[in-house]
Amino acid sequence: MLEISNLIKRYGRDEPVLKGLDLTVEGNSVVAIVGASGAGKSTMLRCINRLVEPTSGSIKLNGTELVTLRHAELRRARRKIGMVFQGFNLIDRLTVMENVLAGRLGYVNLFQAITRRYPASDIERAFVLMERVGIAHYANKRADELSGGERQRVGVVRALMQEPEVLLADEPTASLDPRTSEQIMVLLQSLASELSLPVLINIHNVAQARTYTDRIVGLRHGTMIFDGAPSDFDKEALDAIYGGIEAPEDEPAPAAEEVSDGQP
Ligand SMILES: Nc1ncnc2c1ncn2[C@@H]1O[C@H](COP(=O)(O)OP(=O)(O)OP(=O)(O)O)[C@@H](O)[C@H]1O
Repeated sequence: MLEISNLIKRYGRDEPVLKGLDLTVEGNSVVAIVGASGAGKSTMLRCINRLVEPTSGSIKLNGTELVTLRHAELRRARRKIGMVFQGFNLIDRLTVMENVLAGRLGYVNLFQAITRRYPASDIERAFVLMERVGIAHYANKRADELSGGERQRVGVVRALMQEPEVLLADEPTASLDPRTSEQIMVLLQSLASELSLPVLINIHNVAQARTYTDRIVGLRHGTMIFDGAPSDFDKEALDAIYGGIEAPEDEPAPAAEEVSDGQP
């Protein structure tokens, strides 16, 4: 379980970007974080894995306070936080398998990491997960030979290799075509349920948030102004979050059952 309480983030002397957020997310819940550009979505995700230092507040992952951790303790806690990125963040010249195994870097020693000698159990787990998301046959291909959707599946598997207790996805579908992004959303939804993993997804596409998540959290200027079921995310909520700021992408998404996650 992820418990965020009174999270405040201020960059320098500017007005806070996050103004006292409270959010609790249980295992296997998929939560969309929506909001206009600059609302604080990325800052919130980055505070959770401490890529950004929270100014104050508390973030607990399964009871462990993350905000005060330092050095080795912080490194250990970060293993438990998987991250999926808009631009995939793969190493192009490495194979799919090598990219996937990079998810174990926090667990192996320096010698193993440098020589890329991962334990057999890691390689086995990599194959199981790659099979699950439909990329096992690409194991020895270079990452830059894959399509965007395939690359994002590599990104998802790499994050899962960490054996995370929470998965954070920062605009995971923004670089993908509509059909492929829907497949990635279905995949994240299925994995959350199969692995009992809470998943937080920053997303601009409101239609996809409505269709493929269990809960929508809406931010405006660093304040949570909506927290509810996708079915309750109506025009009023949309106006409150985006009104006067920008028009969100709101193409209708197909019914969830029409899109598979790419698995046979
Ligand atoms: N490193 C930084 N230093 C100073 N200000 C920052 C920094 N990172 C973000 N900000 C500011 O914090 C605010 C929130 O940014 P953030 O990236 O969290 O928003 P966002 O909702 O994720 O936006 P987008 O949808 O465009 O990614 C913005 O006003 C941004 O300019």
